[in-house]
Amino acid sequence: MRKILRNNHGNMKISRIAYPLGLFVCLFIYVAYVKWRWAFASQRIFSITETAVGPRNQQYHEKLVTANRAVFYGIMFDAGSTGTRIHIFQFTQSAKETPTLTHETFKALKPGLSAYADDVDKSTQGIEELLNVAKEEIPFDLWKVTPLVLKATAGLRLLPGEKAQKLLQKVREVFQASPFLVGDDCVSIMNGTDEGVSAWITVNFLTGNLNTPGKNSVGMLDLGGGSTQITFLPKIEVTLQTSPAGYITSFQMFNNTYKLYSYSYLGLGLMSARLAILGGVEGKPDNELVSPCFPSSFNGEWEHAEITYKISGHKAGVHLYELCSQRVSEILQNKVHKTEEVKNLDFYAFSYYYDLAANVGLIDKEKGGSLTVEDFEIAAKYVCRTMEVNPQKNPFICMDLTYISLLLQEFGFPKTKVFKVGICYFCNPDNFKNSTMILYSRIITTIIPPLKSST
Ligand SMILES: O=c1[nH]cnc2c1ncn2[C@@H]1O[C@H](COP(=O)(O)OP(=O)(O)O)[C@@H](O)[C@H]1O
Ligand SMILES: [Ca+2]
Repeated sequence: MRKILRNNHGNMKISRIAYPLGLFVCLFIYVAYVKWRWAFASQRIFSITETAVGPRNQQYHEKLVTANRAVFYGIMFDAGSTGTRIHIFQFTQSAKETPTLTHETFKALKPGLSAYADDVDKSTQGIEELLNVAKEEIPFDLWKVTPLVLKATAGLRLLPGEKAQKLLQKVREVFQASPFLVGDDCVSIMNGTDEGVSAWITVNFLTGNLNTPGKNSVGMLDLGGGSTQITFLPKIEVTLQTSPAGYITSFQMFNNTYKLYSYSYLGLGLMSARLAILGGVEGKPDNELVSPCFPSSFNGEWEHAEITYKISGHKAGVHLYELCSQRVSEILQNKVHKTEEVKNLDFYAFSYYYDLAANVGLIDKEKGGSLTVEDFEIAAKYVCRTMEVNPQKNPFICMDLTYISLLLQEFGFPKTKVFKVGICYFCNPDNFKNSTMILYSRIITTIIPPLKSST
């Protein structure tokens, strides 16, 4: 469990230049709100300056009211395949001005919701625990006007429909019994394209590419636990013409029509890929999963979605990298659509791309950085080849790095291709972290209604 937090005086714990960025993002959110007329910030929410508050935020709220500023909240649950996270957003608004994001509370619980597929009653405890965080953070009198939504991603997409619906229904019941504002569609599975597109909007907004004529957009790569997304704005017609059905999505924003290439590969998130590489089956603990990606003497256990798998290395543990990459290539064979155009566009990579690169020191944990596909490959080769004599704390590191390097090549990226990982280069390198990107992506996710897809 982790809690990223910020003080109680309206300062998000993102760095100084990122803060004004937040204001811009909020302006964007507001325009999006007006444009799509979504119920997130209803009239009621914008006129709550006079309401009384609970003890916890009393002081801050009084300050705001004195300054004639309204404060309102939104609660978003991100039900990812590896964990459930609550984001409590606090916005403030001066009279007739646009609202600004002034505070965020974040808490995450593991495992993800899908781990409770066979015992849905067990899922409620974690949800209630996270809702209690919201009750502590949000003044009592604002509870009933605070919208509450949950968006589930790959974990629930991977479950049989009936099991996923049962879980969603359980969460819906917990939400409906809560004091917050819930609609009929407060709990849903987000489709993979919307997940990719909302992250693309976020990164391009934060990098200043949206609404700046002549500025090129950047592509977005997200590697989650259960699925992975690639999204970019094609500049050449041939990409639009030759992409398979379901890969091109059109949507309108700021009076522009965007035709994006966006695809979410279900089952190719890092944790799902690990299981596939090991030859295991989701939900079924086999006797023992043996892999050439572990050192020959390795024996251990791996917990994935509430199931503990026995894992071990191949007895003839030589040429670990070669054997491991062969196995990973088998898993990736004919799964991923390649485009020529990705070679020529700038890309930002997030989530496990960031985690892995930071773990092996390819980038600075705090600052992020730039690296090439080859950097991942060299790190994979080094780790795999030295693992026999120099065992790693994380036994999956050879497999994960090999997977990332081959996945990127399957997308069509040459080995020399440079990526920006979890950091914003248009501004001070200290300012744009993986978590900042994810934060805004979550906000935008709650605001954008399902995007219309077309090919
Ligand atoms: O709020 C967040 N802050 C930072 N990283 C996050 C946050 N939410 C998810 N992640 C990253 O997402 C990855 C896990 O993906 P997730 O569990 O969301 O799977 P999914 O997207 O395939 O459903 C990890 O790399 C984790 O660090
Ligand atoms: Ca995710």
